[in-house]
Amino acid sequence: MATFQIEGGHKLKGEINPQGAKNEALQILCAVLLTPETVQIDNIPDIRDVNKLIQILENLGVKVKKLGKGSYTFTADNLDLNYLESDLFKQEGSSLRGSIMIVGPLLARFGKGYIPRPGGDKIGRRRLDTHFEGFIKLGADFRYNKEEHFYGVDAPNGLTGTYMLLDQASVTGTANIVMAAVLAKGKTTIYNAACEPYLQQLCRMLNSMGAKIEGVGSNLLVIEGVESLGGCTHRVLPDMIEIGSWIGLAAMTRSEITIKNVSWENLGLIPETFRKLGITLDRVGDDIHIPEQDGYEIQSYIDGSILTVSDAPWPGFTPDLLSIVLVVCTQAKGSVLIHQKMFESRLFFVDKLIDMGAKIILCDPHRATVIGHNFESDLKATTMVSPDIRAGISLLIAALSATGTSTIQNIEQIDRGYENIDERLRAIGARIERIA
Ligand SMILES: CC(=O)N[C@H]1[C@@H](OP(=O)(O)OP(=O)(O)OC[C@H]2O[C@@H](n3ccc(=O)[nH]c3=O)[C@H](O)[C@@H]2O)O[C@H](CO)[C@@H](O)[C@@H]1O
Ligand SMILES: C=C(OP(=O)(O)O)C(=O)O
Repeated sequence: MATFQIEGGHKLKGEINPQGAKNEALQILCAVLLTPETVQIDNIPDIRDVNKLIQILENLGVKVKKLGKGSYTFTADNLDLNYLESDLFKQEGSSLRGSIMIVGPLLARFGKGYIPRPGGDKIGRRRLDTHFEGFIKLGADFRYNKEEHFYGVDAPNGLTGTYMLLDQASVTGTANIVMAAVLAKGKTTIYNAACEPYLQQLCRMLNSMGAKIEGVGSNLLVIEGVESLGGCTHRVLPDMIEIGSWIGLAAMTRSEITIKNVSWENLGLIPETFRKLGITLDRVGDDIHIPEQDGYEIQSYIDGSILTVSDAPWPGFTPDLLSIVLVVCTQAKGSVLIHQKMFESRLFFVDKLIDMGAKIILCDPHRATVIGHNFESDLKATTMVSPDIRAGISLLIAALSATGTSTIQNIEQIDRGYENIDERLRAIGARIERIA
């Protein structure tokens, strides 16, 4: 278990280039399985989860060539599907969430897709029903081995398009079903589809490979199946969750930071949500400039009642930034209710912040009230364990703003989604060391 040691209380200054989006990259990488032709992907982040998925693709027989930083080609022309039944796959496939999205493409192209229960953050129940209900509607046979937690779908005679109304707008579920439907016979209509920028990007990539998807960006996708797909070149968008994390970091350390090339049109409610916390952020071309601010005051609603920040499927506010919003609020002027509607165990990390002196009431597993210090009292350094990726980065932000030296253990959780975070933080003046 590696550890970060952080000397807090120092202002940071400089420019940050956001990495490519983790959750988009995981979808896009799975889509290379849909064609025997070569696919080039640029701006792939160098993070644990993505590298693990690339390893799984290689073990499946995909030819992977690195062209330069973040740029790869993938050729899935000669796959070894026996790997899907190996012990190695049971171990590798269960180590991240994104691996679930190999099932749709394999089912569509080869008539079978298997997966052990995927990993990812331990942030509450993470069911896969939406994925498999979708495959079943497309004509697949489903089986589940309860002892081994192993899921399987088979469609030896191919898939057939149909109408489906998803039980929830699942991000990876929609991606999986879309990747199956593009090669199904006839028309598939998916209503209550998730439409995060990750999915919009996936659909654009698939259309450039020859798929026929309409409704991209909405919750109603209409897909006309095609016989086969070809190669393409695709560039992954900047990571909106990383961008939000940098905004939170700048505010809480009262630092001037410029986040370069953020793709503003794909940030949805993220800038406005941070503005509601009183944080100034300016659009300069396609950059976000956050000036040094002595403090920030949380806005109330028009009727004077306390602000609630809650998550919702896109275009709502992403659940992956709520932990970061919460930590930022511990030093705001004013109070806020954080309502994490989607996940059941994502707010428990507030105990660590309370240890550091933050004023937080965990009302129930989904809701926490934060009463900001307005920088009248600093958080105190402490030793903590990173429970999940976003709690991890939130604790790191807290440690960078705190007085004294903090230790964060289990930083593999942070490395899952943040590229080279310690080096990039040091480049803007942070005092952070990685201890193996
Ligand atoms: C690899 C990847 O891409 N992971 C992301 C993906 O996970 P993932 O695709 O696993 O998450 P889902 O969208 O399936 O669902 C997330 C949670 O929200 C609940 N839910 C979802 C939709 C809905 O309309 N109502 C509802 O309550 C689900 O029951 C589940 O508990 O999307 C999540 C939700 O944005 C993000 O947190 C994850 O970072
Ligand atoms: C929950 C997350 O990731 P995953 O779905 O990969 O666990 C996240 O990125 O915040």
